[in-house]
Amino acid sequence: MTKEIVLSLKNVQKTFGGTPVLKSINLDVYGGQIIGYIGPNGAGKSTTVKLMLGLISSFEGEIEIFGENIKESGPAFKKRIGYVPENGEIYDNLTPMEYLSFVGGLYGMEQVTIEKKAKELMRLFELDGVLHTRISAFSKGMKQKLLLIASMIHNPDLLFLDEPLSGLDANSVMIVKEVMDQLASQGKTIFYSSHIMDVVEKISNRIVLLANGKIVADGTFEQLQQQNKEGTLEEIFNQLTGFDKHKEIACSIVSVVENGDTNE
Ligand SMILES: Nc1ncnc2c1ncn2[C@@H]1O[C@H](COP(=O)(O)OP(=O)(O)OP(=O)(O)O)[C@@H](O)[C@H]1O
Repeated sequence: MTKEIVLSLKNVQKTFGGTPVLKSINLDVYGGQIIGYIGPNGAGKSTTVKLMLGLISSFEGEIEIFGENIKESGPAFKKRIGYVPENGEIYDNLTPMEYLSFVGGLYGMEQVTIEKKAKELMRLFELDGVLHTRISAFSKGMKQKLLLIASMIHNPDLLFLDEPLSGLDANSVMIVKEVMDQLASQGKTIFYSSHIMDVVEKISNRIVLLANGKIVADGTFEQLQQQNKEGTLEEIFNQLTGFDKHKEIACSIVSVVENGDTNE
């Protein structure tokens, strides 16, 4: 049985103000995969995700989601997608129940189903006491949990998660990692962008490394280890992005902090 291609990027290019950010991205993602999408700051990870979500509409190349070219298809494919943005904007004046009703409504869910799932998911994330409290009173981790619930409430087939564990405590991290694992084993596809290398290493069954606007590595963690010097994903990341100066840079920073110059 051939696996379904859920997501396909062909020669995708994006420039901002004449500066190329993505320089020809080619990627086929299959159902049930957890893609760990990694790369240095500014490499273009969030831009890739925003293109796939249709949040940035002008780009070169083709993107197909569930077999449909997103430049030609209507918004229907978005009902099968969930998204946790890196800097999630939540309507702070709403309560979680109001917010989840709004989000669920956008996905075409019945109000009674939204309320049932919202109550249960809030309880499971230990937020049952604040279902009707204004989100403006929430801590960072509480907001992040709510963003996660909002991304999953409509049972999406494809999840885009941009730093989804940001601000979560260790227990909640364990739960979310396990949720990702179980969703993927049920055939859902997860596109997971993060800088936390040890989590990416453990959770992803395929790792894609973006550097200078190109994919410079694509494979399982074991394959990446074989292609590079053995090591942790953090070490492979350093090798592939040509970075070996962390000590010198740290020394310079400390020197500027203490003396006002780098003593170079
Ligand atoms: N709307 C925009 N207008 C102009 N430049 C942009 C815009 N969005 C992103 N960029 C630029 O595109 C590049 C890639 O940004 P992007 O946010 O995709 O990187 P990233 O890999 O997600 O980085 P990080 O790891 O820091 O989150 C950066 O140089 C950024 O300044």
